[in-house]
Amino acid sequence: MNVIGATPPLLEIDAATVLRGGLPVLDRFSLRVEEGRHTAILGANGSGKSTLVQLIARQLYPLAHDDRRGPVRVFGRERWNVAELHGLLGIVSPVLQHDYTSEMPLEVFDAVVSGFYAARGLGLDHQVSEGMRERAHAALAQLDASHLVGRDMAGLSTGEARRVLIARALVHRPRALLLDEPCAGLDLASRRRFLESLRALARGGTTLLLVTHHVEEIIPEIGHVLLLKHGRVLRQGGKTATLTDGALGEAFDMPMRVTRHGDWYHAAVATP
Ligand SMILES: Nc1ncnc2c1ncn2[C@@H]1O[C@H](COP(=O)(O)OP(=O)(O)OP(=O)(O)O)[C@@H](O)[C@H]1O
Repeated sequence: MNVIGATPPLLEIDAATVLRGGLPVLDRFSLRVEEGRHTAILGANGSGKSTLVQLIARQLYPLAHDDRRGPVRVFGRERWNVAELHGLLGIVSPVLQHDYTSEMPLEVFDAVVSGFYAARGLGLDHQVSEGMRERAHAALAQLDASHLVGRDMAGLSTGEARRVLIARALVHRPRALLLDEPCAGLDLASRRRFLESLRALARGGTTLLLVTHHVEEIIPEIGHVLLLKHGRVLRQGGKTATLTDGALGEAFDMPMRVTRHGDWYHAAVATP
C-alpha cells in the first residue's frame, strides 16, 4: 500500500498469468519494483523473461482477474495509452529490433529521433526541434553509431541495429529503461561503453530493468536480482542472496560457480 503523495512503484504485478500457445508462460506471477531499484532478471531459456518485458511494455496482456482488476500497474496506473507509456520507458528488446529492421524502410536518424514520440519513424505531425536533433546526435555518438546515419535499419548488422535502438531508448531520457538482452550482438568495446553509460544513467536516477544471460553484465549499481524459473519467481533479493552457486544452479539446472570481483560478479558452469 502506498503512502499518499509518495511515488507509486514503477511496477506492481499481482498474480498475473500470461498464456502463449495456450500454455501459461507466466503463472500467477507477482512482482513489485520501486522506482530507483535497479533490477536484473535472470533465468534459463524459456523461463519467461521476454514475456515479462512484453507484459510490462503492454505488448502482451495477462488474463483478467475474476473481479476484472488488472494484474499489472506501471507507475501506479493500470490503464495506459501504449504510446504514452512508451514515452516514459526506454525499451530495447529483440521484438523491437525485429520490428525496426524487418518491415517498412526506416532511416537510422529517424529511428532515433522518433523515440521522442514513441513512434516507429517520423510522421507529418511530428515536429522535431533543434534540441531533439542535438540529443539524437548525442545519443548516437554515445553508442558510437553516428556513422550509421543515412542507412536503412534493415541493412544494418545485428550489433549496429542494437546500438541504434539503444540510442533511441535513451534519447528522450526515460524514467526507466526496460532492457531485454541489450548487449546481445554488441562487440566487446561497444558492450563496455554501453555498460558504462548504463552506470551513469542508473546513478542519474533512471531505473534499470535488465534482462540478461550474463552475470558479468550486472553493473554494480544494480542491487536487486530476480531469478525466474518456469514462469515463476524462483528467488529475488540482493546480489549476495541471489548470485550464489546454489541459486543459479537451481535456476539453470546445472552446477554453477559464482565469483565476485569487487562489485562485479561472474558465473560459469562448475567443472567437476
Ligand atoms: N509466440 C509464442 N507462442 C507460443 N509460445 C511462446 C511464444 N513466445 C514464447 N513462447 C513460449 O513462452 C515461454 C517463455 O518464453 P520467453 O521468450 O518469455 O522466455 P525467455 O526467458 O525470454 O527465453 P530466452 O532466454 O530463450 O530468450 C517459452 O516456453 C516459449 O516457448
